Amino acid sequence: MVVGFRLASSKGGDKQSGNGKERIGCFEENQQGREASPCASLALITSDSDWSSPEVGHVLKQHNVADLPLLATYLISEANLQKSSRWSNYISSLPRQPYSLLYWTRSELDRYLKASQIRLRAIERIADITGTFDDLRRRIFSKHPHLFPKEVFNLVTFRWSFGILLSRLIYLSSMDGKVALVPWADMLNHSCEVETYLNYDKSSQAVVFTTDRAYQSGEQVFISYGKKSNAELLLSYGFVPKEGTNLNDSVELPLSLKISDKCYKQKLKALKKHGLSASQCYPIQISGWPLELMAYAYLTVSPPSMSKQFEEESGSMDLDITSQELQNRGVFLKQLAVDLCISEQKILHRAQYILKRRLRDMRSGELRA
Ligand SMILES: C[S@@+](CC[C@H](N)C(=O)[O-])C[C@H]1O[C@@H](n2cnc3c(N)ncnc32)[C@H](O)[C@@H]1O
Repeated sequence: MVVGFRLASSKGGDKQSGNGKERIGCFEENQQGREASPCASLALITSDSDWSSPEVGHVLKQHNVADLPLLATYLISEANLQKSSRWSNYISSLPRQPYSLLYWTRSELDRYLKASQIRLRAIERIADITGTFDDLRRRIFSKHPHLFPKEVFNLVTFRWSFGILLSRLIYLSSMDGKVALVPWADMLNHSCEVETYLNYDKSSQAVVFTTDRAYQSGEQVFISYGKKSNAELLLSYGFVPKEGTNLNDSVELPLSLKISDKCYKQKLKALKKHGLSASQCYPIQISGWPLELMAYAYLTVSPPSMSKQFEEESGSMDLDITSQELQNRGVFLKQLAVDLCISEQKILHRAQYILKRRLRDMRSGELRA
């Protein structure tokens, strides 16, 4: 079955539905490839979209603002226009507080995600957004206060718009990798068990996806947000899939060459020859890890007696809770952190178990690098 979201410019578009969820399958091809239901009027929001306040868009483009901050400003500008924006129905359906780690406070991140590497990524992402906003404010907003009033364009609205973009932007490979908000198509939830991706189909001028199985009427249709780890899903989308369902879950394992290693220089030379450095990160999954990780590990632990082979080897908690609302939030965030850390811990335990056995084999000379 093919489900599509037709663009406004395409033939046969009808009026936009007030309720995106009901209209998600805006056209459907049946087995004979014929359209079975009418199309919804839809368009994409990209960095090329027309601004309802053209002057605002013009100033940003004059300053060559990059796509993501441009889209973030676009969303704020359109949201501020309310009913006079062509996106008013869509924008009013967006969450007021997108689910993502952007909305966790520093102390929530520090307490709940102490055990996960994603804590640092979230802190970096929050700092990047603050930095991007400060840069725009300094270079552009402060110079045109009539176009960018502080009450509208501020850090709070930027955090909201970045939260929306990072949890809803769709990567359209067939449009040269353009990223777009696709109103109503972005109502689709993620499942780790499907390999179904939204993309732009040039022939039908629609954003479409093909389901990988038949769905019963009334059944929820899922798409994939990509092969992401649980930590990445929590970072951008604010949820952790049910335990054991995400085959793409992984934990980054940082490895590095010890400066105290007697063969440090030789080993580093061998690594550099293969485009590697003294510290590398490799993803480990419950099902195993990349061969490159083993090659790197063998090299770093190899004794000086193996120096001739170096070049070959390298090729291969509790928060203060005062209100019921905070208490619920605390319980919810803690549960997300527990779900994430359980899956990451499982991956690490399994990897540790296998590595210990391999190390034992290596020591007893049974394993050849
Ligand atoms: C692109 S939106 C999907 C539509 C969203 N459900 C809505 O109604 O606006 C992404 C957000 O949906 C939620 N979501 C998507 N897939 C999910 C899943 N499998 N489990 C829990 N939440 C999910 C998350 O809050 C995520 O940030």
